[in-house]
Amino acid sequence: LPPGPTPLPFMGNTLAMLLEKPGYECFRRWTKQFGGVYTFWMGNIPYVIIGSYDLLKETFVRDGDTYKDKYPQPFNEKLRGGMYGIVESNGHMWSTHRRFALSTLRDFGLGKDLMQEKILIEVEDIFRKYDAQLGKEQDIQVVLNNAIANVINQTIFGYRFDETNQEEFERMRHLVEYQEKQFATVKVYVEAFVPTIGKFLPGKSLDQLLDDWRNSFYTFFDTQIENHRKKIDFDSEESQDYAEAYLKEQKKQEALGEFELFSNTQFSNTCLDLWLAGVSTTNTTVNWTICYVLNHPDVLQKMNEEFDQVVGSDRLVTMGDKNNLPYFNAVLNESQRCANIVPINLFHATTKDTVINGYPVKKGTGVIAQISTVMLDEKIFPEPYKFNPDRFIDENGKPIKIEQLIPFSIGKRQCPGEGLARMEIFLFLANFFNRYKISPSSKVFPNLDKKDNVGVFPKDLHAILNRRNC
Ligand code: HEM
Repeated sequence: LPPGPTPLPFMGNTLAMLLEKPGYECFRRWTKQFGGVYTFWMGNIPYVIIGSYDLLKETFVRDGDTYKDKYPQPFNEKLRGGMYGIVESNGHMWSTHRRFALSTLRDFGLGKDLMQEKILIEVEDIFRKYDAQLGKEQDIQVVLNNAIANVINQTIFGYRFDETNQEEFERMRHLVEYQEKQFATVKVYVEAFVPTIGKFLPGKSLDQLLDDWRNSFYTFFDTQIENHRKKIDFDSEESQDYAEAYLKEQKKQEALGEFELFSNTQFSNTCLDLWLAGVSTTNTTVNWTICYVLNHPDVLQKMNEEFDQVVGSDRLVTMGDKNNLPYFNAVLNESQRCANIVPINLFHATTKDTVINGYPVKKGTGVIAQISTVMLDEKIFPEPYKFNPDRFIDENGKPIKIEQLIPFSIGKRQCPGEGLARMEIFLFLANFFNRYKISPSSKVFPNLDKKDNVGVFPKDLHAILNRRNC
């Protein structure tokens, strides 16, 4: 294996991630010390880390099939009942369901006006809620969170969380937060990767946490799936949502004698993936962007000037405005880069014996695309910790594309929700910033500190909103 930091007995290099929060610092340090490829030990399992963009292209992109498997993690299999879903499955199961998710998202209007229409309904709902509290201190996150959950739930199960079912939304919000907070503690982290030591640390065990959480989440999915099963019209050509499309495909497969590929277990696990991956990441990104902008009043002012010039009123901003808002797009790019919400990225495995940068690596070895190191590479992004949207704009105000900006990862597993996430981030934030004058809360200024947990979730975000254009 390629040389890397010296592992401790039992713990490997796990402690470095915990001591140098938010988690990506040690990888940056090791990339400087060992180069773009080195070995990192999580407990007693070695992972080859690829932390340079050129090597990621050479491996994850040009030789994508070799890097497309996931490394099986016992806690994940326990949660899911095996390697099910999209995020944690491999082989034919994975490729079939990734393709199915992508084509179903396309059928529901991704890349067309239909998805934009759905998101703009949420934007108007956000306006109604914020407008009702103008001039007062309000919780910015919860309203946006509701809207982002609505987009996903509408896509998967065909309905929104409005005033008639707020309790259900609160339950789901709590479950997503539970995952972000309870699973991001040192105890859980050590227990997941070094169970021999982690189980002796004080606090609720990983098993207990997983049980509580999985039961609540899967009960929600199973109920939705059953409701769909009761009312589905198998003869209708168009499906209203992902669940309906799945049930029709399941029936088709069963008629061909195939009962495993579109099983019920696979169904609820795919729902889990789309729900969690779709809500938590987008939400975190949107909230970090607001935090970064509020901490940089000069950026807010430049953004407002651009909105005044290009939009000039409080009409809805649409995807049609995107190309005319280069500075705002630069702010979104820079926010995704600085937020850097996936400090370690997901754990892949090689599908065959291979050679990485001259080192022979056996089939089934853990391998990680270290995207956060790439996005903090000072050769590409000078002064990498400085929030500076201007790095994405040339002297004529035209956008600069920097290919090393890879928050959605790279290769065969690159995020399939990227198109949807980009559309949501643009529409929610463009409309938010264009409509409101935002004054930070008098009590808690939006905090950019990422050192609380293992993970990079933003703190509470309260602010006072007033209209800009009236
Ligand atoms: C800002 C928002 C988002 C970010 C930053 C993000 C980032 C990522 C990253 C880094 C991965 C891991 C890729 C790898 O294994 O190398 C991933 C995978 C995934 N994401 Fe996203 N994501 C976002 C939004 C979404 C949305 C909206 C959805 C669903 C609609 C989604 C669904 C998934 C799924 C299903 C996978 C697993 C793909 C696979 O293993 O083939 N994500 N995402």
